[in-house]
Amino acid sequence: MANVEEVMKIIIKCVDFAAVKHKDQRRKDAEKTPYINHPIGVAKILTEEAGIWDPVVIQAAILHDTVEDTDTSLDEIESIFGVEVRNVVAEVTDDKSLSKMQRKELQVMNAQSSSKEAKLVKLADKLYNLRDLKRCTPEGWDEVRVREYFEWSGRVVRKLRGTNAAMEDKLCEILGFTILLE
Ligand SMILES: Nc1nc2c(ncn2[C@@H]2O[C@H](COP(=O)(O)OP(=O)(O)O)[C@@H](OP(=O)(O)OP(=O)(O)O)[C@H]2O)c(=O)[nH]1
Ligand SMILES: [Mn+2]
Repeated sequence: MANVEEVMKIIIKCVDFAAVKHKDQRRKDAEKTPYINHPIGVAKILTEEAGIWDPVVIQAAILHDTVEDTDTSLDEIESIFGVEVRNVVAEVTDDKSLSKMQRKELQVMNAQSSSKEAKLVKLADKLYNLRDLKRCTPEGWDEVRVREYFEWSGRVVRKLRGTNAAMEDKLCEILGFTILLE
């Protein structure tokens, strides 16, 4: 992707697309924060904290929950944002036809063999969600569910090590240093 104009246009197009797709979705906090705050925040972690400027990664971050949570298809993503973005979004999309336990185990199993681009989005997604969990407990979650989310995230993040030091250091701090040790 060549110039600033082109990059700006495609990023804004991407934010607009995700905002429309997630328009009726809310986070699970008491304030019912618009869901779009999450993908935008994930992209911001990548630019502000992880030093990532690859437009494919930033687009995939903005779009990362559209296929999983809305009527968006991967073909639709490819037709607008190209095959590279499609492939990263596909890698970070859970198969909702599987049980929750299978989905969670697959994330652990697939993390290490993911592409570098997908690993970056996964790290930023976990960092955002863990920070959000520290900020407040989602409606309907009890202590056990929160703890299990931390433990499971630790297992995923362990498999993503060696991808981005800045995000891994911050995840390590949130998860507790021991969880990242072998
Ligand atoms: N911490 C937090 N999470 C919220 C909130 N609202 C929605 N979520 C979403 O909930 C998901 C984590 O909850 P789980 O119990 O593991 O999954 P589930 O609700 O989809 O079954 C995350 O999905 P995800 O982004 O697809 O990531 P992943 O963790 O499933 O990989 C996260 O974005 C909130 O207020 N706080
Ligand atoms: Mn997410």
